[in-house]
Amino acid sequence: MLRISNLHKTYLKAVEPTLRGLSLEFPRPTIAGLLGPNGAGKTTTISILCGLVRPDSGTVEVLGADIRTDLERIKKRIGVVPQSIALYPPLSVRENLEYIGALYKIPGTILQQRIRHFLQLFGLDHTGSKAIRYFSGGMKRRANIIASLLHEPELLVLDEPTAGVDVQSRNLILQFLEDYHGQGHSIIYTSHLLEEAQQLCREVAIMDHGQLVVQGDPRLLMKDHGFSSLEQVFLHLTGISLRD
Ligand SMILES: Nc1ncnc2c1ncn2[C@@H]1O[C@H](COP(=O)(O)OP(=O)(O)OP(=O)(O)O)[C@@H](O)[C@H]1O
Repeated sequence: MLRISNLHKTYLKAVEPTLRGLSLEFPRPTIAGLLGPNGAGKTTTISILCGLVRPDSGTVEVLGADIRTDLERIKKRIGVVPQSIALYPPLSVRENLEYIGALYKIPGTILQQRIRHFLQLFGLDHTGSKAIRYFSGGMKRRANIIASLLHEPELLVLDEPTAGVDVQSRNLILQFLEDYHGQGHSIIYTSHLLEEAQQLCREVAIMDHGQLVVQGDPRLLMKDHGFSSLEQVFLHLTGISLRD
């Protein structure tokens, strides 16, 4: 599903490299968590596999295809939910989704069906013509997720999808991710909420300073390291020093 090998990235004018030979692999369809302290390189990694950032060297295979040669094909098969809200604030959620659906060239009737389905699934069917700028944080996050789903991606990549949302929205989002995976899709997500990742993820990769620290089934990692929570494993392996 995802294979990253010896990935390097130093941003223009940056003092230090962001990725320093990152290698990790999620071979099968899964719900995977990409975890790490601030600045570990999670967003950069996700941005590379979506084609938003170019690596300096290394290889990345997404759904069996190489990002260097097959990026356009990969983009059609993945959905990306960025950390920031990627919707037009003055437009309603429906207008935003119609615009995005048109970009993907989804035929009108199918697009309308999907918009109806997802608005209902994410509890936004009552929002009518209200502009996104008047949405609550949780509503914006849910709308942001729908925007990545209209073309029915095989792999959904989410950057901190539950950051800053209330318990109800988080519960709905996590239940959706479970169900989406249950329908045979893969999910890669980043989060600082380790209890959440422990419950949701079948596999996690913990990274720090642009490299892989450890990866595996969270339950096995806890067992192997003799801890009762993924957070304890994380602190044990990445240390307690601040990253700023
Ligand atoms: N466009 C950029 N130009 C220069 N440096 C960047 C750029 N994007 C990220 N960086 C730097 O790369 C490092 C890793 O950033 P990245 O956002 O990938 O980490 P992260 O693990 O997602 O962090 P966080 O948990 O804080 O979101 C940071 O030091 C950041 O300042």
